[in-house]
This record gives sequence, structure tokens and C-alpha cells, in this order.
Amino acid sequence: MRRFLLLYATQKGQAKAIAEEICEKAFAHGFSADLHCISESDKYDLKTETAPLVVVVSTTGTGDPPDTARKFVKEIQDKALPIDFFAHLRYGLLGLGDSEYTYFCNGGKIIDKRLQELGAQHFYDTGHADDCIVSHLCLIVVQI
Ligand SMILES: Cc1cc2nc3c(=O)[nH]c(=O)nc-3n(C[C@H](O)[C@H](O)[C@H](O)COP(=O)(O)O)c2cc1C
Repeated sequence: MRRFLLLYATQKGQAKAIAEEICEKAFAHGFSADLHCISESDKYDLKTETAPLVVVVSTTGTGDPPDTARKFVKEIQDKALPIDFFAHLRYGLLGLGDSEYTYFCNGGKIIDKRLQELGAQHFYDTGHADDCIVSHLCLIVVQI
């Protein structure tokens, strides 16, 4: 089976649930995911990772990454890191958020921007999932 690393950063559990679903769906397609919370830095090492990386990250507060991603974000924001630090990484990122907030999906955007600055490359376009759309769809369904 082809392996990939799947990290999630969640405040209330949604990003974890989505990551678990990705894991199941990927398995059915012949991929095996190493699934970890982004805070479990002893379980993965992006400096040496050769497999594709998938990150699912929500937003909390006023455009902040989840608390579980704070240490990770602090580490990758280290100005001393060389611009090719993550040049070996291929990744896809899904940001979760709600467009009712000013800083839509900003937790994901912060991580995405920094991974790019450090040389990582997308293997798939970044997605921004919007709670607001789901709420509107629920309202429409209720009214039918
Ligand atoms: C207190 C709070 C603050 C939030 N702030 C933002 C925000 O600034 N920008 C945004 O796009 N979404 C924001 N959201 C929406 C969440 O990112 C969204 O509901 C997401 O699906 C939650 O995922 P999680 O359960 O993995 O944390 C906020 C939600 C809560 C409860």
C-alpha cells in the first residue's frame, strides 16, 4: 500500500473527524495513512518525511490556528529556517472555517503560506471548507 502522512489540527473535533474519513476513503483506494494530531510531534518528522503530506486544519478565535497547532506554527515560523527547509515535501491542505468570520480559514492559510515559503509544494490545490454553506444547505433542506 502507498503510504502518506495525514495531520489534523482541531479545536472542536471537526478536523479530526474529516481526517479520519480521509483515512478510511484513502484505505479503500489502496493508500495507508499515518494519522496524527499535529501536536504529536514525536510521532512524525516533516524534516525527513518522503511520503506525501495531507493537513486538515480548522480556525478558532479571531483567525487563529487551533490550540493543538500552536507549537507547530511557532516552530515553522522560526525566521532562522532556510527557505528550502521543506523543499522535499509535497502536500495538500484542507482549511476548515466559517465565512461569517472576518478571517476565513485563516488557521489553514497561515500554515499553507509558511509551508510554501519554506519550499513545500502542493500536489493538490488547497481547499477551504465553509461551515456557513453547510448551515445554509441545512436551512434550505429544513424548509423543503
Ligand atoms: C470560537 C470560534 C471561533 C472561530 N473563528 C473562526 C475564524 O476566525 N475564521 C473562520 O474561518 N472560522 C472560524 N470558526 C469556525 C471553525 O473554524 C469551524 O467551525 C470549523 O469547522 C471547526 O473545526 P474544528 O471542530 O476542527 O475546530 C470559529 C469557530 C468557533 C467556535
